[in-house]
Amino acid sequence: MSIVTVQLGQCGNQIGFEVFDALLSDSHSSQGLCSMRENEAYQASCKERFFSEEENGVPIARAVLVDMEPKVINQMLSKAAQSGQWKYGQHACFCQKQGSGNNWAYGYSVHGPRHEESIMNIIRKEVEKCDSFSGFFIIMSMAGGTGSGLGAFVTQNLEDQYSNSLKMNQIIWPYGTGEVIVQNYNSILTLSHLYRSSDALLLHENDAIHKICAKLMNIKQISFSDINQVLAHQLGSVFQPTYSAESSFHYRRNPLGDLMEHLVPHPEFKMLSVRNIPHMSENSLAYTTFTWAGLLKHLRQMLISNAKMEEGIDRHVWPPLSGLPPLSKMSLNKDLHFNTSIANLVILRGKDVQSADVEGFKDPALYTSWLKPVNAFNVWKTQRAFSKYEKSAVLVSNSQFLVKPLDMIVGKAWNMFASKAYIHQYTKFGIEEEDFLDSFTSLEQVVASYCNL
Ligand SMILES: Nc1nc2c(ncn2[C@@H]2O[C@H](COP(=O)(O)OP(=O)(O)OP(=O)(O)O)[C@@H](O)[C@H]2O)c(=O)[nH]1
Repeated sequence: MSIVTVQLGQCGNQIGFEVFDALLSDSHSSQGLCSMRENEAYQASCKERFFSEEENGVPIARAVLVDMEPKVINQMLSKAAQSGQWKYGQHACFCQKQGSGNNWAYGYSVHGPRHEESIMNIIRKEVEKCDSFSGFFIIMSMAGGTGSGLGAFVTQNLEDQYSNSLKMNQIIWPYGTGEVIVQNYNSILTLSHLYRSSDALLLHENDAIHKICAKLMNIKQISFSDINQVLAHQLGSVFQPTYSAESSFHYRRNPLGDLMEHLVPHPEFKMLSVRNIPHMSENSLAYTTFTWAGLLKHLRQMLISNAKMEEGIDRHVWPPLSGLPPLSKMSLNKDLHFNTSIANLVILRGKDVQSADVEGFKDPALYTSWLKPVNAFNVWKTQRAFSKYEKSAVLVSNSQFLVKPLDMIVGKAWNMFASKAYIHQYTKFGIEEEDFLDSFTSLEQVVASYCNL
């Protein structure tokens, strides 16, 4: 089944490009460590998911590019064409001359309704090209104006027009230091709207990926391109084909459906994170060997201590004793030491994958009391190696990982709102104080629900 990716705004378009590039490079990599037949099946499955029919032998991304300024889209079109490996469709873009000036209300209430028909038409044509359609993957930031405001508007339209298809939003959480004064307003409006219209929100924090680039990849001057490559690697390791069951050699057919079934058991909980291991520069990789036991031990500790990378994990965080609530459950003011999960999916790729033991993830203490590990934990194993790693593991998790940052963003936005700062910039485009209040209420509810796990 196929996924249609919708790339919105500068951030969404730049990340989208890296994702398609990573998917295609991996599927053509000579380091897959598997038989030719298996590799061909893997390539065919990746193509069915993310690329439509070829034009002169070049695969075309199943993507729609939307921005209110032409610059980034033009850059991405030519980068893809220059790769010689894949390209974007000729009629897959929609752009205008003027962005949203970091104003969510402008993206949502002005650009959205004004360009609704044209954008939805391009998306419909892309969906019609799929023989069998799995759903939408929507990439955007939550701090700007176009990706966040127009992205929320488009997602709502997709929910209205394709209510039976799945929608997963990939959202970029802004740097904590604050690049834009109103980023907290834009963020709460985005998250509260998407919580209503999307099936799952896959969240990546720019600060966390930045640290991975600095500490694990040893990059000195970190650019968005470096950050996006790390992100694309993480997403690729989730979305590339995986076997449908242990020991079977058939790839899963419904990528979004399977992810959602395992990871979103209740509509009140739809925030997902991705952690993967190993991550390192090519130079270090040449001198390192990995064992499944070592990788999985680290990944589990990253999960329970809520670390985004394997360096600097807090090794003193332990699961609570069965029957006793962890301290963190009692109050947000106490340090959130232990990260309780609703659902975890571990995806393992590479050599000797059948021997990997995932028992450590089946401990009931890792999960909320109302779900048994047998329902809350899943593992997908695939012999074919991913990217340049002989063995790699990725954990997609629905857990308390974002409770603190979310609570902080809601608090900061509330403080600004209480003094009515910058509100006029929103009300002048039709977003009323009432809309802000609704957003605060719904996100406070999300924070409370995750806190009570
Ligand atoms: N990871 C990552 N973050 C980005 C990138 N580009 C922008 N951002 C982040 O996205 C947020 C700003 O959103 P943009 O996507 O630039 O804005 P936009 O959606 O185009 O909206 P307008 O500029 O208001 O039209 C900030 O938090 C940036 O840190 C990127 O390529 N990668």
